[in-house]
Amino acid sequence: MTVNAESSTSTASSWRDLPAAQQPEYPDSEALREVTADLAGYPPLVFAGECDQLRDRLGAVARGEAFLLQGGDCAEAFDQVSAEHIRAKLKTLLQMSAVLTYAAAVPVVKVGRIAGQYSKPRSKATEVRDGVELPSYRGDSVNAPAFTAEARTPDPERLRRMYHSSAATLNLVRGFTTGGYADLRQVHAWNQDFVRTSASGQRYEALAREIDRALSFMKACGADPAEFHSVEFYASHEALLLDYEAALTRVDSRTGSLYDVSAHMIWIGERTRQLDGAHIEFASRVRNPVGVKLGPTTTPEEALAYIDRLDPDREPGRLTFITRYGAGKIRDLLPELVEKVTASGARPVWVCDPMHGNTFEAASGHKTRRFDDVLDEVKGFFEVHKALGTHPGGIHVELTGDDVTECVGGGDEIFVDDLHQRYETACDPRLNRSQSLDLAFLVAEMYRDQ
Ligand SMILES: O=C[C@H](O)[C@H](O)COP(=O)(O)O
Ligand SMILES: C=C(OP(=O)(O)O)C(=O)O
Repeated sequence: MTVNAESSTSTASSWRDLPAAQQPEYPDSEALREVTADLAGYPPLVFAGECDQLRDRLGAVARGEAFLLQGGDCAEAFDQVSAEHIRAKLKTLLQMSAVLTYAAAVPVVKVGRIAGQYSKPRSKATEVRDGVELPSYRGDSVNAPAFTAEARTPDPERLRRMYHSSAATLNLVRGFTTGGYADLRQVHAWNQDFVRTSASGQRYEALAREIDRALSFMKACGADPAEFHSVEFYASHEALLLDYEAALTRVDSRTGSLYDVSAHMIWIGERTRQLDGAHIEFASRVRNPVGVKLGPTTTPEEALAYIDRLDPDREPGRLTFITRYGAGKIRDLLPELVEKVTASGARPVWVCDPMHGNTFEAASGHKTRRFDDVLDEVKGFFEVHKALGTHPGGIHVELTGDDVTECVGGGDEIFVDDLHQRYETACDPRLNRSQSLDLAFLVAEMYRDQ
């Protein structure tokens, strides 16, 4: 702690005086106090300097010099913290990034929805089955999915598991990204299990051969920079559970500023972005790069108010607006927002989340999304930015490296009748690996055409 510690501590807890939406109702507040006191003493999961570095990288995105790829699970689950699952997700993001970097010739800032994405806001506080009403499942950090009173009761001990699961995941991600696995010469290896079974895998393989040739050429010319041998990869999640995020908020000894050291980047969700609420207040107090999800009801005035609250110094890279309008609305609603924000002189990073505005329930009862709607929203996003001369800064997607059947469509088409085969998400439907690669190729084309 520094000399500023006392005032920083009160700054860090200013959110406590405000209404906080979507918080679990813990039956035992003393147990919550004990867990958060312990968490406050645990080592940070990320270093504040890394958050600054990501802010710089996002600054390049805001200036139109780079593209953000942010993706990962809708909800991570404790029982999926395994080398296999983490590697599959990372591999998918690395492949998407290789496609975007090579095919669109743009530096890609890679940020996972990973190592902390354990909490979910819900539309309804309770769920009713056969006349029985229980609290909704809110992610593994809060309760368990099984439909029993015991499983659905919020348990603060789960926050401790969230911390340890995040630490284990981040540790392996750091190992993979700096220890050789993410070396660009591995572009084929990431695809090995995939190339024979999927059209997108084959398309990727052709691109990987071109990358190989380019690498050999550069090496022959004497260029073999360190950037080819490891990647910068950052972790992000929705800052939903403020007791957890506050316990992981520390004063940076270098600068005296507060950082939420649970992740490099945090975002505030569509359901918790009230301007007079606790989440925006919390985000305004930390120096991490922050995102705000903006749905179709967002007014330009609200967007300008977020800028004043979260980015008063107009620092490129500090604030990311993640729009999630739905394919049917983006072309009508986004232009006015971007126009007014741009006219104000602010330069947030503009990112498209083409998932959350395009969810519907199939006749089978599965929540799903059509790949074509996802694609159409991204297209609309590019069209709007092209028309206004602003930078389409990136995409934010829910995806997995596993061959799940949760979203319909894509090159290796999933039909509505296939959904039951591998529907494994803990909450919302994710793109599988093939659909994710399809999306990367199509986004690269859109970016090039821009
Ligand atoms: O991921 C986003 C939300 O948590 C999710 O869409 C909420 O889902 P629900 O409408 O089923 O509660
Ligand atoms: C809940 C999420 O999204 P939104 O806040 O946009 O609904 C999410 O990204 O997990």
